Amino acid sequence: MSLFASTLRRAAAKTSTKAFSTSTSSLFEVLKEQVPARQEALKKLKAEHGNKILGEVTVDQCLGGARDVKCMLWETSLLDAEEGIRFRGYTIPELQKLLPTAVEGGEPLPEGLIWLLLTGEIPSKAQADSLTAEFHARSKLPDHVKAVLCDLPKNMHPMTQFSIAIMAMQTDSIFARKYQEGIHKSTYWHHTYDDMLNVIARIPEIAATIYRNSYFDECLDMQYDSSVDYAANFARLLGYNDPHFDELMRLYLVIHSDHEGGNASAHTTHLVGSTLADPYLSVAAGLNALAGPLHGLANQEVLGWIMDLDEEFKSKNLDVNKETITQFAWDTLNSGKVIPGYGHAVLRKTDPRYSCQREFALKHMPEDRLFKIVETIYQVMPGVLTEHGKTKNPYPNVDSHSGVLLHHYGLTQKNYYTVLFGVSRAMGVLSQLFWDRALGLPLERPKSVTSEWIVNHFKK
Ligand SMILES: CC(=O)SCCNC(=O)CCNC(=O)[C@H](O)C(C)(C)COP(=O)(O)OP(=O)(O)OC[C@H]1O[C@@H](n2cnc3c(N)ncnc32)[C@H](O)[C@@H]1OP(=O)(O)O
Ligand SMILES: O=C([O-])CC(=O)C(=O)O
Repeated sequence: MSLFASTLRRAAAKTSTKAFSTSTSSLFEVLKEQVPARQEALKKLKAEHGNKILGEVTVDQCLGGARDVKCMLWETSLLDAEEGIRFRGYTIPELQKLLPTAVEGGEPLPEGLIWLLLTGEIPSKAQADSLTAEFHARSKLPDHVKAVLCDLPKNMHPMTQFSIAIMAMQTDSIFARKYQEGIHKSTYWHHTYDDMLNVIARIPEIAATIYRNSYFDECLDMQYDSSVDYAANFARLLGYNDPHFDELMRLYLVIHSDHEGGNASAHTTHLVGSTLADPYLSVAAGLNALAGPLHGLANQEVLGWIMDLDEEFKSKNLDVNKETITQFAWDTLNSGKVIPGYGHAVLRKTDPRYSCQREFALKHMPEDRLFKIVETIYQVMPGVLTEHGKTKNPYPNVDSHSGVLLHHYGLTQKNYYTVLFGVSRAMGVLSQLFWDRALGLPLERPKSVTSEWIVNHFKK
């Protein structure tokens, strides 16, 4: 757990008679209790440390995408270059042990993860179930959103459709309506809370409508099942009814949710939200960032790369093995392209999200042909990229593995994969957006300079 998180916990414990939720408290009750304590803790942090230095910024960082510049508050998760992500202080293996599950010994429920991201506390199974019920109760899509989706060209990229649908749903933003009515800023978080839960509740049906409409020409007849958890219902909406796929969906939605604040989708959501644009506008902006090939879209690119590799050597009657993969990797690099699914802006070791997907594959589909190719790629690619000598991290990231798992269960439409990533990412970025408004974080506006300014600055 980060020092700041533990400071906040201690502050919460001091300022509240019942600082931690009992196993039956509702999410809103828990947060209502936490907000004043966390506001106080942030005030104290500013008073005690406000004018101290967190780091310096070099010209390289200014020109190089602000790597490692510490200039954003993000409470829900923290990334370590070697160890990978911790959600509110917990690693993925810890969450697999601690969070409530749908089946004995199974994968964690995304509802439990959302509770943790928002409150910093591991929920009871009853609390996770209460959140499942809350999402089902809030899930009804406005009719016009369905109509918009059904009218979009089927060949429009699924991420473009996703963003359009969320923008269309912005008509329902309670935050935007209340703001227009002239509410007091101390109440922003109440309306952000409602918008956040409504968006998370409704995006499975949006995402599934995009899938069914784009690939099966079915738009209106969705099989919503409120008797099961969030991920299993999402699987039903997509058209899947396999307990192992449900488990994959639970794991997938948990691990893709949050990756501290600096990644492009999180940062964009946070930036747009800082203008007091409502959660719908903010998360749609974040999804547009996720749709870039250097970010979330890399999962689509990875499966494409594997398929191209397979095709190339099949057509030459050659096996896909260490040698042929190495040759294909060099062809990719020599044609000025990146190896999708490898490298990372922060990580310097294998992404733990890759490792837990690998564990899932070893448990459920060890003989899958594409999984075996991914395993062989993992054996050779770090060596190839090290020899290439450019990337600071020659190891795989989360996107390197997700496609083959989905493909195994029949979800083979790779252009759709980033939508699944987006359903999960919305959980993380909206949880932080809730705290942005609850803590009263200001408009984000870093300083930019011209190259001329930099030259002149060093002449002085
Ligand atoms: C959910 C996620 O967003 S995870 C990331 C998903 N994206 C990918 O998998 C795409 C492939 N990977 C990459 O393009 C990069 O590693 C990124 C975008 C993820 C990180 O970028 P950076 O922080 O700039 O990486 P880094 O500092 O290591 O880059 C140095 C050089 O190595 C190159 N490099 C980095 N990764 C790779 C790679 N996988 N293949 C080939 N070259 C690479 C960069 O393009 C850069 O080249 P340049 O000097 O010619 O511009
Ligand atoms: O952290 C990053 O820059 C990219 C990433 O892995 C994510 O957003 O999940």
